[in-house]
Amino acid sequence: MSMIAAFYGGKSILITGATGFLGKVLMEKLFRTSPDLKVIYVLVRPKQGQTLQQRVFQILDSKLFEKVKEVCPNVHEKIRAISADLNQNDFAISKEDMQELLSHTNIVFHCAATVRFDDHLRHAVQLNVTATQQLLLMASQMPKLEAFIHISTAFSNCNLKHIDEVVYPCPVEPKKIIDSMEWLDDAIIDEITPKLIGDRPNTYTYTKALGEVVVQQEGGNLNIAIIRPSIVGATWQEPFPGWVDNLNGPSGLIIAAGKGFLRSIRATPMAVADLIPADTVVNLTLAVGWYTAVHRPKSTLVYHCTSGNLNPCNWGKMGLQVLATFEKIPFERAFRRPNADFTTNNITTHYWNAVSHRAPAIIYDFYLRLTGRKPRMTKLMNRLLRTLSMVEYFINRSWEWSTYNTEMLMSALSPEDQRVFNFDVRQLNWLEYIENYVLGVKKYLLKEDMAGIPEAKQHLKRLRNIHYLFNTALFLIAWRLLIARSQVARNVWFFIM
Ligand SMILES: CCCCCCCCCCCCCCCCCCCCCC(=O)SCCNC(=O)CCNC(=O)[C@H](O)C(C)(C)COP(=O)(O)OP(=O)(O)OC[C@H]1O[C@@H](n2cnc3c(N)ncnc32)[C@H](O)[C@@H]1OP(=O)(O)O
Ligand SMILES: NC(=O)C1=CN([C@@H]2O[C@H](COP(=O)(O)OP(=O)(O)OC[C@H]3O[C@@H](n4cnc5c(N)ncnc54)[C@H](OP(=O)(O)O)[C@@H]3O)[C@@H](O)[C@H]2O)C=CC1
Repeated sequence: MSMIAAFYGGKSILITGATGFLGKVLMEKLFRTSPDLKVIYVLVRPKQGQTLQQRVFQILDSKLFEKVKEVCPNVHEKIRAISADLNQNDFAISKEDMQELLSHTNIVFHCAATVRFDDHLRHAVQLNVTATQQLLLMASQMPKLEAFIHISTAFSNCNLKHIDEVVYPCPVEPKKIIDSMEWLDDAIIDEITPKLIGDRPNTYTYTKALGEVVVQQEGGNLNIAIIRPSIVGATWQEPFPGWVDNLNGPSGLIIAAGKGFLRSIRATPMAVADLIPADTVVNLTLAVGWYTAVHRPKSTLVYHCTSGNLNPCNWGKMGLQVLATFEKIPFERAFRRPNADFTTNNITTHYWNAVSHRAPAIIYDFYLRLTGRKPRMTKLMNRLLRTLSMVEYFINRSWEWSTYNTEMLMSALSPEDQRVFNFDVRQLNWLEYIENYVLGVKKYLLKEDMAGIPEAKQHLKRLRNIHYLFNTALFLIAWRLLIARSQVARNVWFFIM
């Protein structure tokens, strides 16, 4: 019997960010392994055109939850959606709901965040720092609380090369930042943002670091732990391989490469691609929840959920495997044949951006205009180039994350728990994982049918022929121009003929 699964039985669990990528996988695993849990409270912000219940039931009725329905048929009754906006005071939670949360919650998993790299500092602080502070305040009023688990990111201290499982101080205290956001106007915030974030690449990593400091400073007597996942990718094994439902991290770029838009990335092939599957993160999170509640460590422990130091894979290997998978399982209606490559210097990056990204987009938009349609490719390409510029920082460097706490926890688990809540990335076969990832992107993100593969292959053949035809025409035109100007070229031509 799994001790961790038994621990969550009968518990009332509060999850923020449950409608997000990681939150869904967390809920799924909780329901599947501890179907006797009492209730999961999810803080959900209302969305136009959908009631809270519709939002949550849509998640429960998705493919991800198919296995849950078998072991927990009354799953709809065990979830309680609470209307909440983490950007508002007291999260805009009604008095009755707040009372219920405060008096019943046993465990808190705080997953909600803005993960946009370029978010305005005011908004990023509000969600990643102030909301964390407010949630801690709420947690301190929960008499039955056993553990508070905060999800951060392994990149919160990406300005360092070697990162230990400790909370690093920030030059400006989070409280001062929170206060200043209340009275500074947007223009001044824009001006001071680069100075505040310093040698971090964006507001996301900076505010996640501030969030950790807040957790450490304001956790009081709570049992708290911080989990730092690296780049969260599709699921490895559970509930099935390859599940993914948003474009963050590598997923959007895999689509762009598979559809033939992305031809070149400025990346260091030997740099470590520190990907971590979503189900691995969730298994560690649940194990940490159990450990923190039962063993009550004296201080706030930080757990790195990374792959680089235990089972490293680099961007070069990952890229090749992504391309190899496109050969077997191509995406439908590709714009060009998938043929992306890594470049390492600025000049070649600019060259390929002009030749392989911008020029085909301009030509295609010209064709769309000629045929009376609305041009869209240049806009899409600009968005892709912007995304590439945002991720470049992360794919041209390697970091070392120590994993003492994570390894300590692994050895503290029973063999059964090590199996059911497996977070040992040493067992991960990267080639298999990446193939399943690409397949998952095709099935769950693009919603493409496997039956369409032969047609997709045909389409790629047609694109290859068009490519050959285009190159031949280009060669002949260039040659013709050359013949007109050069006697040597003319002689060679007559000799061949
Ligand atoms: C050999 C060659 C091989 C080739 C194979 C190559 C494959 C493998 C290559 C591997 C490299 C991996 C690198 C990963 C590094 C990650 C590092 C993470 C480190 C930290 C990890 C964390 O701790 S934390 C999570 C990470 N956090 C994000 O990862 C958010 C990022 N992101 C944004 O910060 C915003 O996204 C940003 C970008 C500002 C744009 O912002 P933006 O305003 O321009 O665009 P939006 O995102 O708002 O999207 C507007 C509309 O475009 C749609 N769309 C967006 N992308 C689309 C797409 N690719 N294809 C179709 N559609 C797309 C979208 O669905 C919207 O559609 P609609 O308007 O209809 O809703
Ligand atoms: N994905 C990754 O690669 C990594 C993620 N992480 C961390 O993991 C956690 C989860 O990330 P992930 O699941 O990928 O992120 P998602 O963007 O998929 O999910 C974010 C969640 O936060 C919720 N949220 C955002 N704003 C508000 C708000 N104002 N009020 C209430 N809820 C809000 C979203 O709700 P809604 O559905 O309404 O938008 C959503 O449920 C984050 O803390 C992130 O920093 C760490 C490392 C890597």
